[in-house]
Amino acid sequence: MTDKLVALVPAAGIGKRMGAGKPKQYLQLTDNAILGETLARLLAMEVISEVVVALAEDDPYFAELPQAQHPRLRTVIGGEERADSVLACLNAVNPDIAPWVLVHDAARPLITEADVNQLVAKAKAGQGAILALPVVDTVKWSADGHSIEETVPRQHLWRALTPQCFPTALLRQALGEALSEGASITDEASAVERLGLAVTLVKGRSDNLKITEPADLPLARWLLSQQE
Ligand SMILES: Nc1ccn([C@@H]2O[C@H](COP(=O)(O)OP(=O)(O)OP(=O)(O)O)[C@@H](O)[C@H]2O)c(=O)n1
Ligand SMILES: C[C@](O)(CO)[C@H](O)COP(=O)(O)O
Repeated sequence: MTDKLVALVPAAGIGKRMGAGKPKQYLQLTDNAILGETLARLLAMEVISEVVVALAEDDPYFAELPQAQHPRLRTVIGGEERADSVLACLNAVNPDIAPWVLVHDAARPLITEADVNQLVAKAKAGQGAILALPVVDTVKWSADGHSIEETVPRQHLWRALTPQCFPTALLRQALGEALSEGASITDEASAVERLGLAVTLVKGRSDNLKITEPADLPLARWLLSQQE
């Protein structure tokens, strides 16, 4: 029997940078909200057996999504930061039944099955992997956000995307330790890196956008129309 791969979706953020009247994951993308589109894609993937979604405690919107009652979907209450929400999802997964998890932002609805399959294969060949993209722009360092201190060589720089795929028990240990030590953790790999383990970079697609600011929403709709 193939091991179960569970997708964990942190969706408990408030979308401050989007500045909409509701958390950005509930903004309309197509005929579905951003989170609904992300969940529909993950649930349709062969490799994913179950999806665990972290929601804000008083979330009034989730129940309205077409995927809300899906039999292979469970919800948990998220936390203060993204990493707390991911840990809440992890605590709902039995590592003996699902030895590997895939963490994916609710705000990245353009994820493709081909990218997920490539990521999972590379992750399982080692200790975990993430989708990422090499930095293509010239990079500047500024202390005050106004003037440039220096130009940073970009040769070794990558932008981390999601999904990120790790052994369930390892990721729970890594995130638990990092959070209890007060580390700032903005993705799963950074928690695993702290343990001195090698995480594999898998080149992803540039349209795997994290919808963050208002201009990202029409861009995501257009990218979606190009994928279909
Ligand atoms: N306490 C939090 C914070 C974020 N997230 C989720 O983590 C993902 C990536 O975070 P981001 O895109 O930064 O979303 P927000 O935190 O909502 O945005 P902002 O930083 O602008 O408030 C999102 O799917 C978001 O819902 C979460 O589950 N729990
Ligand atoms: C995990 C992530 O999507 C990788 O790019 C990102 O770090 C999460 O975004 P946040 O703004 O730091 O929550």
